[in-house]
Amino acid sequence: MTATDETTTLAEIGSLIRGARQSKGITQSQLAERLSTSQSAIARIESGSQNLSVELLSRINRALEADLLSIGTPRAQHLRVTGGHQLAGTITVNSSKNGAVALLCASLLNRGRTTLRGVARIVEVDRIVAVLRSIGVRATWSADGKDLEIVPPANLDLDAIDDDAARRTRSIIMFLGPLLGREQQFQLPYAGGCDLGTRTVEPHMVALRPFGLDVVATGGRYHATVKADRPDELSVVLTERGDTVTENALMAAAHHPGVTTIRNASPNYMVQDLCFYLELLGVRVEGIGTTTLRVHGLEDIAADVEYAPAEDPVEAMSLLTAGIVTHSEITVARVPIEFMEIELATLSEMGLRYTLSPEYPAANGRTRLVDVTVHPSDLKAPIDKIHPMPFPGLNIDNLPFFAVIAASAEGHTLIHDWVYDSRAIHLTDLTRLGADVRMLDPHRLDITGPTHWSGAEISCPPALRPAVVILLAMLAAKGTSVLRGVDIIARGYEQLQERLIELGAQIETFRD
Ligand SMILES: CC(=O)N[C@H]1[C@@H](OP(=O)(O)OP(=O)(O)OC[C@H]2O[C@@H](n3ccc(=O)[nH]c3=O)[C@H](O)[C@@H]2O)O[C@H](CO)[C@@H](O)[C@@H]1O
Ligand SMILES: C=C(OP(=O)(O)O)C(=O)O
Repeated sequence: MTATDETTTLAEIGSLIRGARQSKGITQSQLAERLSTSQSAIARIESGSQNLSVELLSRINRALEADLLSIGTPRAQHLRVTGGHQLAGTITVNSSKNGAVALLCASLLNRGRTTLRGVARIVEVDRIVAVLRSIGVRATWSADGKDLEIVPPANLDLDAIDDDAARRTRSIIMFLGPLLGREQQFQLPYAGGCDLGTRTVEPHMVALRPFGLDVVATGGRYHATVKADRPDELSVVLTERGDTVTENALMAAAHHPGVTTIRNASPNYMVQDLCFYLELLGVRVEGIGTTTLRVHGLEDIAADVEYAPAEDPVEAMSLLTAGIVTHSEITVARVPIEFMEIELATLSEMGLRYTLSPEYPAANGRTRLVDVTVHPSDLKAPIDKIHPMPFPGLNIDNLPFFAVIAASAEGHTLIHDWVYDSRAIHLTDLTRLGADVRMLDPHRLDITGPTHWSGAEISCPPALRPAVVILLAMLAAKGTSVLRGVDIIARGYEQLQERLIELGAQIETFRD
């Protein structure tokens, strides 16, 4: 290693330590105290001007309860599940991954301070936070680790972008909308994400063209240029009613000093979260919750605001499924009911018995919540196929949960995932646990139940929702199952295993 390489590495380690310390909400002096050293030594470590021994690094890891650096190959996490038991009690839905990532990207629009309250501590959020920090944004977690304060700098350092974190998430595509109001030329790494088959970014390019954006995708990067002159009144017609594409158009419109009409917009939950936040910034949005949005943008946005992202309907569906397939009575608290109505109506047709509490508002004051109690029920297959639709329709991310529910129900269910080319295939892993799942083609599954679930050892599918579906089936399966390589679950769920254990699930975590 050359002296320059070594300095760069120390600086990188220093900035990792600073990030972990700030995310714990502790000062340099407090960390110094935990390590029995001085505040100035911590300042030197964080600025990369002090050599570090492996011993000191592992003490810092322990002091920050972090896993900053591991030596050797990272050790995958596995779960041992002893299933076939009923669950009991109440479990609360967290705020959503998809709302959080949209809001994190939107915070780039605001020169003021954005405080997001009750952000889910999930890997997808960490990745976007890492990208934001790498370009100079100050992102600080509160001492209890729940709230995130974000302050962008006057000038972003886009050349320093954390490529690795950016490439691991698809949400990086949502930097286009806010950045085109700030920069005339910029580059972003290609978007990544779960293994669900090809997902086009073309609708984003079409949606952002009226704002003067031109993108050439080459060499693993989007090269963006923005034309300055554009009419005050803009009209955007989305070619797909996608969630992130609507968010991109909304963020571009928020910074366009005129009125933008967005047609064929998604009215889905994460889009609504974004609209509520934009309103706090002073951007007027007409038509929230509909497919036509009229956005009254602002040339300059500088407001200190606080917003609490709404509860996650997909987590709600995941938790309800845990109760359904284990024949348990559990209460899932804080379910955003507007985004679960079709799912519950479909489940009701299948024979699920459930009760709802009166509605109450979420912390954002806008989203309607209820507590849902599911009662042990003998399910039957629905008469019609189950298929998703853009909202208002059965949520595309909730569809995989119907595979394990259908396998628990009496009769044949046809599940049609027309959206993703290779999400359904991951659900065929349910056969390893005893389910009768036939793949008719890449988009259609014929599932025959009820299943006499039995334990098995399975490698975790490389896709978030199917991974959780397999875990939930293991809770239903008598005997011991092993789910290998479950790190992907943390991309979208905070402490899922631990929270299921609180309901009485028997799950042990281990590493090789
Ligand atoms: C960060 C985030 O918010 N991610 C969500 C968002 O991703 P996102 O908005 O990125 O979803 P995509 O744009 O990739 O759409 C998903 C797939 O649906 C297809 N498509 C979508 C809409 C449409 O009207 N017609 C159509 O064919 C797309 O071509 C693509 O193959 O929406 C997806 C669909 O709800 C969800 O699974 C993701 O969890
Ligand atoms: C497909 C999903 O999300 P993303 O858009 O982050 O890949 C998901 O949440 O299931």
